[in-house]
Amino acid sequence: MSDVTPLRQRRAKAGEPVLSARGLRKEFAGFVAVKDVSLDLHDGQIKALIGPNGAGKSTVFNLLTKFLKPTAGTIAFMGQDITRLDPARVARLGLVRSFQISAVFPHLTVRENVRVALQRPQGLGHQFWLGLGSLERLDARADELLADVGLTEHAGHLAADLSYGRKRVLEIATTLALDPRVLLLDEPMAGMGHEDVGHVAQLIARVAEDRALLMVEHNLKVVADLCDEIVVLQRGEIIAEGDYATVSRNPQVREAYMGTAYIEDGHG
Ligand SMILES: Nc1ncnc2c1ncn2[C@@H]1O[C@H](COP(=O)(O)OP(=O)(O)OP(=O)(O)O)[C@@H](O)[C@H]1O
Repeated sequence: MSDVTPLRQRRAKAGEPVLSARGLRKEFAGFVAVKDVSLDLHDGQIKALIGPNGAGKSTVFNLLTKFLKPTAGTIAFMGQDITRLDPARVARLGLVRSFQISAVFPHLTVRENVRVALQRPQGLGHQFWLGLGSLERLDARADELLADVGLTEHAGHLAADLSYGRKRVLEIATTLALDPRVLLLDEPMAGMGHEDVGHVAQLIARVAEDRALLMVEHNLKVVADLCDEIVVLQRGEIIAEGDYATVSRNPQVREAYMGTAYIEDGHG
């Protein structure tokens, strides 16, 4: 499907990376979970981190989002060394993660959830809206975001009443409220039905038009359709990187996936 109806035009890399990791290493009580991982993410790029269970994807993700401190290595965001900054600080700078477990408030309406996100201290919109001091403006921005993600008709519904897929979409809307320059998504398609996967994939493609996006994702079809570049981890190390067709032909990648998942040649 990726060759017939591409979800998006692949973006060429240009200029300095917005996010750049060098020589990341993470040890847990002597166990090396991540070893010498370096990666760059450019504006407009969608990059996936894949690999079999236990490969170190979550650990790398948590290092990049500052939820874990690296044992060694550096991370730079827009040229600034952020290795020692905490997650709230990097979120304020524009490096924002979404969570694997949906982080919406079930007893608030869909619009209220987005409004809460717009009022979060790390929200870049915060000072802007406070300055205007207008509730209507806040509602207008919330409605704009809901329209962007296709949730307008659900604005007044309780988040608890949304389908699982729509909850994930709402979660992405609350993340977008922070106006991220780089968005990191942890398994955005986890637990979703086929229809929702298509909808969320389109949303991600749209969201990535004016920002960089990195995702950990197990759904290889989504990865093939959406991502410009794929980084394959095994036992904490990068074993391959490139576009889907390139990595899926790599013998080491095929072997790593043997018996744990499948990987197709990108044309299937
Ligand atoms: N806090 C921790 N303490 C000890 N070991 C850990 C810790 N977190 C992760 N590990 C180990 O590090 C390795 C990499 O784990 P990680 O969760 O990053 O892999 P993953 O690729 O995300 O796996 P999955 O696809 O199953 O989520 C595993 O062997 C795991 O047991």
